Amino acid sequence: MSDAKGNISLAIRVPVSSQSLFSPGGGRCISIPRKKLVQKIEADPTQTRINSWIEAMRASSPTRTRPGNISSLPESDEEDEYSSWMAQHPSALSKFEEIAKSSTGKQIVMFLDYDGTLSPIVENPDQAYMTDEMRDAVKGVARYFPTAIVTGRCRDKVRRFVKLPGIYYAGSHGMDIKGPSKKYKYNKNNKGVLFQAANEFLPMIDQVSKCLVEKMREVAGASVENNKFCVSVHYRCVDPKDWGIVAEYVTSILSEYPNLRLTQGRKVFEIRPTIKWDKGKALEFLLESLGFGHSDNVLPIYIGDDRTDEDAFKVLREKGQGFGILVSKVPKETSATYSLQEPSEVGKFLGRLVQWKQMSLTRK
Ligand SMILES: O=P(O)(O)OC[C@H]1O[C@H](O[C@H]2O[C@H](CO)[C@@H](O)[C@H](O)[C@H]2O)[C@H](O)[C@@H](O)[C@@H]1O
Repeated sequence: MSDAKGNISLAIRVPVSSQSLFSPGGGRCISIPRKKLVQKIEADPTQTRINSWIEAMRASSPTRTRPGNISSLPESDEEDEYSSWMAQHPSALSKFEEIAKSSTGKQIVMFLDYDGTLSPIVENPDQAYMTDEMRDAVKGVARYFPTAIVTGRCRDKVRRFVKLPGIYYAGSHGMDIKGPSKKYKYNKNNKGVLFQAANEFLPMIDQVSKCLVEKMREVAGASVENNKFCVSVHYRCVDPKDWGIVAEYVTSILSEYPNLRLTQGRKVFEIRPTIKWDKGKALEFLLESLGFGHSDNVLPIYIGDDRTDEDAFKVLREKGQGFGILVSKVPKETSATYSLQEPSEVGKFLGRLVQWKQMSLTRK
């Protein structure tokens, strides 16, 4: 479908009837008072279910930086673990020449996650600003290569953080994509892209978001972020002794919504539609939109720090095309090829790419 401005709008058909898109409670927020919830947790003698959530919550954002003394491993074992991980996922900065060489004769297409990649992780999600240096680096990259920001955030919100024209913004984990205007130098046939994969879920997401806001008021430090096609429940500032309450509320509310699923990011629960769409699908969609759907002349590079970015790393690995770069200071299971330690290194990598491109153009 295309609108008056020529934007292409696609809707993914999901196998659910519109009736089942609403909660059986007719949209009322389940009313479990906190006291009852605590009793429920305490009444479970093994607390297996909730403990496994708390375990996952702890693992969702490890704080250990370099080989150090926080884990239970002896220091030398940790160093071995780190070195062997780095051998498998070398620094994209130290392997820069190798990466640049592999792009010979190919168009680099750059995919960038936002939080933890372009901006540092901070306590208040509304203040996760990127630095001006980072903005310049992204602007530089976008001058030479088609560039997309792929994020769990709401598209408009990330656009306000990044503040750059001429790039693609894929919000809500890729479920909401908008491309640059019609005049786009990398795609002569560009008609402007607007892709929304989960429109039918909007009322339900809104409903669940309101309900979560109501319940999270009872947990000090918890906050809810409505990301349009998905919702984030943040527990970074919640006392760990209350994590069980957060998990219990979130899972109880979600049990009322069989068409929504729960995933975890860095000290955050992510609630999203059960449709088969993720950052990997968004990457494929964008390559296709740029005319590289079946092309060998393209080198997609995806940089991200979170579990949701693994879907994109996996697509690249399976395609045997381009590569993923994981931003992490600690060894993590990943399908990425290379690693960078933190957003400042991402900025350096983008800067080197721009310099290298400028040099190769002057040599011509
Ligand atoms: O796909 P991303 O761009 O990485 O977005 C994933 C989530 O990022 C944000 O939360 C994370 O960053 C916050 C700010 O630094 C931090 O406080 C929080 O603990 C992190 O989980 C964002 O607020 C979420 O909505 C995104 O889903």
